[in-house]
Amino acid sequence: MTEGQGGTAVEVKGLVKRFGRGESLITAVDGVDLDLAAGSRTALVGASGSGKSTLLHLIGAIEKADEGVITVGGEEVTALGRGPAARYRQRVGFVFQRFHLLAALSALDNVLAPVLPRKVDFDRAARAGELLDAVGLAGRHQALPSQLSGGQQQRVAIARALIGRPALLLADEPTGALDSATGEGVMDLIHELAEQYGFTVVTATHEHAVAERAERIVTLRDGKIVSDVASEGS
Ligand SMILES: Nc1ncnc2c1ncn2[C@@H]1O[C@H](COP(=O)(O)OP(=O)(O)OP(=O)(O)O)[C@@H](O)[C@H]1O
Repeated sequence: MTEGQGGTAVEVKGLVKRFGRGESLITAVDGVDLDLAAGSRTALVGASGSGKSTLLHLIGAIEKADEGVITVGGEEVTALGRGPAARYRQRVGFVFQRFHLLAALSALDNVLAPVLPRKVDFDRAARAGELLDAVGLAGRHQALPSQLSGGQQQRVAIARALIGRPALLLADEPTGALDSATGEGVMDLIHELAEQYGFTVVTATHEHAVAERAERIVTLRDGKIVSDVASEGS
């Protein structure tokens, strides 16, 4: 199998996340159970405020759950303290709606940035170059973000998310800032890379055509799973 060992399984049991207190208490994730197979490609859909981003943040250990257990590749993410959670996050790839590239750095240096302070067992520059080629940016390694289109900037962000060889990629509205054709191309690219490099993908999206590109579509409403189906495209 490829470098992400074919991706990692994700198990979510009884997950609850609340924000605020008293009258302003919101249960953003309300008793979610979800099992994702290693190497699977899942879309999370649902209206604005249904809890998609919060669920991704909990799986990625960006937020801490109030109740429930998340296990990723056999590791209990919900039990991790600050240091281990930070190390876990380094092993997860994140892609966001906004690309969050550093404006003063070239595409190549943006991709390299996450691993520069870290000890890694691969040639950083060679891998960054290979990833930029893999996302279709051969020949644009030295371009600044301002010299790239939105779709190209998101491709740089995808390469950056993959530099640490994640077994899990969490994408939060990765196509939200792109026109539909470009966005669908970006989603196809993420899934092609998942196959090539071997990682599990979970994507929050409100775009039907983007969700259909996953194998499985999980719908949230008010923090609860209300539907879980194979996509028609799969
Ligand atoms: N940091 C926070 N503080 C307070 N409330 C929050 C916070 N983050 C999320 N929420 C609330 O939790 C609920 C779920 O939000 P979440 O962002 O997960 O939904 P979403 O489905 O991703 O929405 P969207 O599609 O608009 O991004 C919403 O009611 C939101 O207002």
